Amino acid sequence: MSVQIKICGIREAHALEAVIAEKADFGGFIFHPPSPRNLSLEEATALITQAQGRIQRVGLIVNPGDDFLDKLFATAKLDALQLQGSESPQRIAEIRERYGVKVWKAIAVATKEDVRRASDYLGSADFILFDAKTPPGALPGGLGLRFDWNLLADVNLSVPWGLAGGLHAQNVAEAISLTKAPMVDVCSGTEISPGMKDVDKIAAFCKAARSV
Ligand SMILES: O=C(O)c1ccccc1N[C@@H]1O[C@H](COP(=O)(O)O)[C@@H](O)[C@H]1O
Repeated sequence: MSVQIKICGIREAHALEAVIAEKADFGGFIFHPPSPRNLSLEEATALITQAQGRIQRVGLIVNPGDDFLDKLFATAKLDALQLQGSESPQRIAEIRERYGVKVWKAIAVATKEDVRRASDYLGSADFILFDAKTPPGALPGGLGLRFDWNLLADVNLSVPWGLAGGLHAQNVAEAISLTKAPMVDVCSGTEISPGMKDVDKIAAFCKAARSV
């Protein structure tokens, strides 16, 4: 089976069309005000409706409270939530149960110990995404930073998983070959500047990921 692809940080209708045209598996929509890719509920609802039945829609959020999630799920239909903060396994189980949505847990990786932390989420998360750990005080993702892919050499999880962090068209094939990641996730590697997607970069990324 070929690698699955998620293009994250979609903000514009034409970028979403490009992602769908390239047959990416997942489109990511970010709800995190400090991010240059942050969407209002109104903007997100328009994109999420445009995407319905055409691509799986993943909402990315950091340590969300129920107030925000109640509003989000009242207006937008998401296929999965990607949690990118310090959410505990208990909190993940609670969100899954309360909103009836698949929950992905992003694990920030710099060391082998970080990779091992993924096992804490088996039984609560539906999907594990290994992403690069970012510096204290910085955004918890979307900075184009990568980690040592060799750390994933013996990953063997009972849930699906993916690789993110600093991927782009020029390195994604090597990343897949080395890690055997079944899914790859990219944000800044498909942009010309933070938050501005580029259709050629989206196409090049998908082509390179499928070349392995
Ligand atoms: O992209 C963001 O702005 C972002 C903000 C807060 C948390 C996560 C974010 N992005 C996630 O990080 C990965 C990797 O990004 P990149 O490819 O290194 O730029 C991205 O795919 C999102 O899942």
